[in-house]
Amino acid sequence: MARIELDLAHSYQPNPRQDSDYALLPLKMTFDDGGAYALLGPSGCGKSTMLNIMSGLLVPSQGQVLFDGRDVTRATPQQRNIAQVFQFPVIYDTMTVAENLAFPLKNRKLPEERIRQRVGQIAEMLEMSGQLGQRAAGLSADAKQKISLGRGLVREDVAAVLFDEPLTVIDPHLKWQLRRKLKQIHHELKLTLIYVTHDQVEALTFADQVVVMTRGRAVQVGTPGALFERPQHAFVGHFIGSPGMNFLPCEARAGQVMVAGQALPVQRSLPEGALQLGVRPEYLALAEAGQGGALPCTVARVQDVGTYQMLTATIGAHTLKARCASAQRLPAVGETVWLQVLGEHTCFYQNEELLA
Ligand SMILES: Nc1ncnc2c1ncn2[C@@H]1O[C@H](COP(=O)(O)OP(=O)(O)OP(=O)(O)O)[C@@H](O)[C@H]1O
Repeated sequence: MARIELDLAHSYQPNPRQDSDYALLPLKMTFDDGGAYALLGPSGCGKSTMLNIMSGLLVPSQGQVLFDGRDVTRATPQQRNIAQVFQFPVIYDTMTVAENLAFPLKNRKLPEERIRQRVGQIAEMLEMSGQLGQRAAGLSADAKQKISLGRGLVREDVAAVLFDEPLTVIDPHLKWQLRRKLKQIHHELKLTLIYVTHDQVEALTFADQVVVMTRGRAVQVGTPGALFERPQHAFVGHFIGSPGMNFLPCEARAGQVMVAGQALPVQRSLPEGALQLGVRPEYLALAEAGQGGALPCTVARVQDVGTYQMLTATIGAHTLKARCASAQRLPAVGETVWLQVLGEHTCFYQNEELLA
């Protein structure tokens, strides 16, 4: 396994002039040996570009890739000793499940006994022990993709295993199981795993560290908890959470913030000027009328989601969402509700970046 360091940028265009010409803007990033990482972001943000640069399928237009301090920028995936799992199964239909799993080990000329043990271990982890003798051709798409995952995980000597949206073809119920399984496998095998996805649930359940990307930039690298509690960039607030963070434009001035025409006292020292206040629906509590740090809003909608209620309220042109307990009595649509926008979980942003 290896510690992977990136110090690079990539443009698919020969003469990039502006930020939008780059698939990856200049970035520095380290993936620690044995870590479980996810690259998370919407379509086109640069995830596959970053993964392909790590695997050696793509040479960055600027900068370097280091594996354990060694420059591998121009080395092939084989030279880097990388295993990669793609969206669709890459297996040999004519071989059995066991032969497919053994293939990467046979190539490395491992002793037969060690191959048998390792194939058995991986098959057991993926709950495929009963299918080892079956020919891959007759299996379902799910089972074939499980073999692909197994082939990615079977070697112990790889620098890293890279997954590019590997659960896309998997049935939703099995997807949930496999995500948990991969996390467990990571703990058992201690391989460096890097997992690309646009699905936050997938990223947050699998990874210890999530790299959130937008428009060619990695805007935050953090634990699932950190991304939820302290989004370093407004995009992370929007993108993580369901629904994402509420944002209100505000103006900071002499110990107060002006929000939707109301002056609210703040304890924190904030730079004067235009800011954004961010508060997650989970932390937007109902308040008493006139309570400090609360705003009078109008109830627009109340949805009972079973385990909780989602309250949607407006203030001026702004909409706020609050996640409330299912037993909580909420005002009716059209009534006024006071919402506590200021509190310990409230974040302030300037030019999209979290203020310290
Ligand atoms: N081979 C290529 N030639 C030119 N532009 C490309 C190429 N591959 C990707 N791009 C562009 O680079 C940007 C980043 O693409 P990339 O595939 O890395 O994003 P992504 O986050 O993986 O998206 P997706 O989930 O849709 O694959 C996009 O604007 C994309 O159109």
